[in-house]
Amino acid sequence: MKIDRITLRQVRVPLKAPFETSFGRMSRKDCVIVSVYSDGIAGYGESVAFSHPYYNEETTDTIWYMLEHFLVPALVGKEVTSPEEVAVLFAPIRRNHMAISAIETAVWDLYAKRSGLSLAHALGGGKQEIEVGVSIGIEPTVDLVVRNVERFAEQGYKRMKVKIKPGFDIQVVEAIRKRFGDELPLMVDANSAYTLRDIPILKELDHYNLLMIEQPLAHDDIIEHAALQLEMRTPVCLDESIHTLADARHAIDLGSCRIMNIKIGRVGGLANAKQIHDLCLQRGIPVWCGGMLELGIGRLHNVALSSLSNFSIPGDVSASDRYWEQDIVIPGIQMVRPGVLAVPTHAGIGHEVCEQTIERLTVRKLQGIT
Ligand SMILES: O=C(O)CCC(=O)C1=CC=C[C@@H](O)[C@@H]1C(=O)O
Ligand SMILES: [Mg+2]
Repeated sequence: MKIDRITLRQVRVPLKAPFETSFGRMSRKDCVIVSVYSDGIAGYGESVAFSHPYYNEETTDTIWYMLEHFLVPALVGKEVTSPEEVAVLFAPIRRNHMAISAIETAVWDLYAKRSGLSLAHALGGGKQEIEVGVSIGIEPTVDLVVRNVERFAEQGYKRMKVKIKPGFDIQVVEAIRKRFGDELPLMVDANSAYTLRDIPILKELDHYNLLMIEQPLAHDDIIEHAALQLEMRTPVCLDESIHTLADARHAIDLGSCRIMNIKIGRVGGLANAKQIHDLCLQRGIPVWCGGMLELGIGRLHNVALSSLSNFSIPGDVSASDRYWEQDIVIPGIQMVRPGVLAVPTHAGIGHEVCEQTIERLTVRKLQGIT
């Protein structure tokens, strides 16, 4: 298929409620919607970076810059036979994974639509439904976190993840265990807020039957995580530290984690995400799909990826109403049963993209680049 033209639109959407992690508080999401056209059919991608560089080094502005000056010019007018070629085309570019992913995922959607395949099938995913979890931010009090856990448990989410930071950790898990018992599937995410000096506190978490602790140490570390995993019973899961297939292999070889979080944007697109999934499957490391507060397009890419077999732990792939009053896909993503999302069977991402809503939310635009 020939890529005839590409449109970029930056949208700005308020969150229903602010979301706080150890690195800061967010109350809106800015992202770039990439539309890639071939013979009048559109494929859609969505950038997942935030407007600040506190999760990783990319921002909505760096993504726009990379797309406008490097990625769109390299792809537009090209003949593409399979979406895997896009990752190869952009392989010489250092990092900027979230920018690459925004356009690579659009080509996957386009390819799947043109082939009459659901995106899940195009990726080789076999599940018809996926179980989903939810990520719960830091609040001014422990009691407010407990109330949020209660609200999401009532909605049926299959796994609760709570954000922790030094001084807001043990008391949070203790209060949740006290209120809901030991059976509630519970994990914590520290977003790199601890160091090896905190080993005594981190080892205390071993008493709370947690599914895992996500990214306790530095965002760029796999060595100290291996040392920590030797000291802790709770499985360590890596998020920020894994950018490439080689990172994943090194982390597994070193014993830095027993579980891996795969975020499509962080690893530069669906082809890389699938390769990391396959490696983890081979090496006996279960994976789950991380979230970046995506709108519907990014969320549907996550659903499709989660249909691969080794996504055996419910991911942060919540329904649209977790963050948004109104989503940019129709219908919005809703549970078919408590804690379960259906993997779409229609071609591509499988839901219609609401152009009108996107236009209303657009704050910057480059239309029809040829
Ligand atoms: O999309 C979601 O619901 C997951 C949100 C979430 O937990 C995260 C998003 C982005 C950065 C972090 O705060 C965190 C994560 O690290 O997984
Ligand atoms: Mg995380």
